[in-house]
Amino acid sequence: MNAARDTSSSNGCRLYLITPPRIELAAFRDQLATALDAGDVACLQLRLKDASPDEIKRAVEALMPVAQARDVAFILNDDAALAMALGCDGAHLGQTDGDHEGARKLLKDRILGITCHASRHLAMEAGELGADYVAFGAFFPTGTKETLHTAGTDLLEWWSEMMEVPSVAIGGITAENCAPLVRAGADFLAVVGAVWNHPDGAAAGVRAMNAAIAAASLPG
Ligand SMILES: Cc1ncc(COP(=O)(O)OP(=O)(O)O)c(N)n1
Ligand SMILES: Cc1nc(C(=O)O)sc1CCOP(=O)(O)O
Ligand SMILES: [Mg+2]
Repeated sequence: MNAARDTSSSNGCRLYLITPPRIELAAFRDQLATALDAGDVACLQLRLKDASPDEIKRAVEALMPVAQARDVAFILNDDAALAMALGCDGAHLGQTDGDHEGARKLLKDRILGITCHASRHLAMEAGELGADYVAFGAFFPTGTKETLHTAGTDLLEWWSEMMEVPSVAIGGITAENCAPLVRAGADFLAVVGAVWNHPDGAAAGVRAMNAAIAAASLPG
């Protein structure tokens, strides 16, 4: 996931950006370009809830070039087969998003991320089947989605001490609350609202998240 970028000021922790659940494609394309030009983003996940496969296809065709031109990996939510068919860099699957082992085989060397909620067991399973990252959450209350699980920093600490597979922290993360997650060893911070709902615009959201990650990575 855009591993060539210099992360020396951020402990290696990087921003993982997720789209809002609903977008107006033409306007969002420009907003996305501005946001990605504002600072380091490792990957972009297209997460359009309630969209048809045809609407997702049109969104991928419009948005994937914007991400890839900036060396940002383009991940499709929920559907590994569609991610393959559309040439995405990978897919993110939840616990009810189909057969994870089948998805691993289908995606070959493309990225597979798996939601593990707050479960060590699910994370070990995901790691064993070859996931490229495991996602833990929700760390904080979020208005973006109804969440049933609450994760704590102990999980990130345990995972980063035990495992090589990168971890993604998600759920209500903002520039103001992210420091403990960075210090606990999260490899990526996944956000929707912190960027797209930032009062000064999405570019300011990306800048604020990167500044907070860098500050939390300072020794001491
Ligand atoms: C990086 C990342 N982590 C977790 C999720 C949540 O996936 P899932 O549980 O399948 O829920 P939906 O996003 O599909 O509503 C995610 N999308 N990305
Ligand atoms: C998509 C998603 N998954 C979650 C989980 O806990 O698995 S929380 C979440 C919403 C993330 O949006 P925001 O950054 O606005 O809170
Ligand atoms: Mg899902």
